[in-house]
Amino acid sequence: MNQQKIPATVITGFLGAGKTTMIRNLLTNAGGKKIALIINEFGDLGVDGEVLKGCGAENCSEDDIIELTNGCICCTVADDFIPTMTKLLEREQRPDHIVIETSGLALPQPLVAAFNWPDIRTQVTVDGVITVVDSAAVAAGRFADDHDAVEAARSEDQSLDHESPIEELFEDQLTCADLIVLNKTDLIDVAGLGRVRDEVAARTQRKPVMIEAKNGEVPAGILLGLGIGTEDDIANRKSHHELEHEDGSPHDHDEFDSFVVELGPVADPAGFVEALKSIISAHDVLRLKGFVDVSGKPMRLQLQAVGSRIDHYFDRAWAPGEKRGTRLVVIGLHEMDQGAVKAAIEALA
Ligand SMILES: Nc1nc2c(ncn2[C@@H]2O[C@H](COP(=O)(O)OP(=O)(O)OP(=O)(O)O)[C@@H](O)[C@H]2O)c(=O)[nH]1
Repeated sequence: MNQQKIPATVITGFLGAGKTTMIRNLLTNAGGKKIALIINEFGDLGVDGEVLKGCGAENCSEDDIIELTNGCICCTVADDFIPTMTKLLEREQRPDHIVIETSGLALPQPLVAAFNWPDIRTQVTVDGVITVVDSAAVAAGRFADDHDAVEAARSEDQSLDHESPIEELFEDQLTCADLIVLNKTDLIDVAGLGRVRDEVAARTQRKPVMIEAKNGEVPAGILLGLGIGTEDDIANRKSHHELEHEDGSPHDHDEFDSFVVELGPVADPAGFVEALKSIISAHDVLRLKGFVDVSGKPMRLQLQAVGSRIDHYFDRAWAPGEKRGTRLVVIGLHEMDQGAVKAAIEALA
């Protein structure tokens, strides 16, 4: 690997696996390394950017955090990622390391391929692709296909060329990995973790190293400096989409949808969270996150749901002059009844 090139680490993993949490942790233990962050999320609310800017790490100032908001990074590589990268490389003070967080629905393959573009290739190399896995979700069978349901859907619609979109994406993200972080080990026991290891290993032909973590606590020395140069090995990491559409027909995210719900103040946050759990379960919402305006409280409540597991905590005071409000982004499969979910949430405030 050419030592002059700036190393870039790609961090991927399904919705809510713990990517942002791991990056936040990384920023606080990366020593003197100046890090630039490029982050991309699915849904129009910019929650990850807020969380990362709020961590105040000296080696990564607000200026060094760039949000790509025009859709999933894998589909906007040419229009969004390449120009952003070019601008970053033109800066007088170049970073020591670049970290890219993909959206939870992104295929990492097109992003890695972009590092072979002439202007990028001479200046940057992919240090490694790190795939974060929600071990508890794997243990609960969330990525295991319901094969009967898939077959039933296929027999009704012969044009379906996909297995379950969630299962495929999960496998594509694993297939691209140089390092797999089995995160959320606090939520499962040792035997469960053994089964998760076996399942993850069975879903990729490659044999990337797997490590375990809770709350994304992995030393920077392990995450940064893998020195792989992954862009030279993309031929071995093809996604389902690439294997099925050798003609280069575009990938899309039609199987998934997101929308934002805006509400007024919430008087009873505990009751609100319990009611949200029921809505999430009833409608198979995959991910819900955002901020809640709790009546009479000077602090903003951050809310993070992955399936029906909800974390919530007061993250910072509402700033003077800042418009208070409850804003949540909801992500689910395309079939999710958006109108019903929206109405049910709006009825809670
Ligand atoms: N119990 C537990 N919760 C975790 C762990 N890691 C992350 N979380 C929680 O899981 C939720 C999602 O974490 P994020 O870091 O936002 O996940 P993400 O992969 O960035 O999510 P998206 O960007 O939406 O795909 C948050 O509530 C985290 O606090 C862990 O190891 N254990």
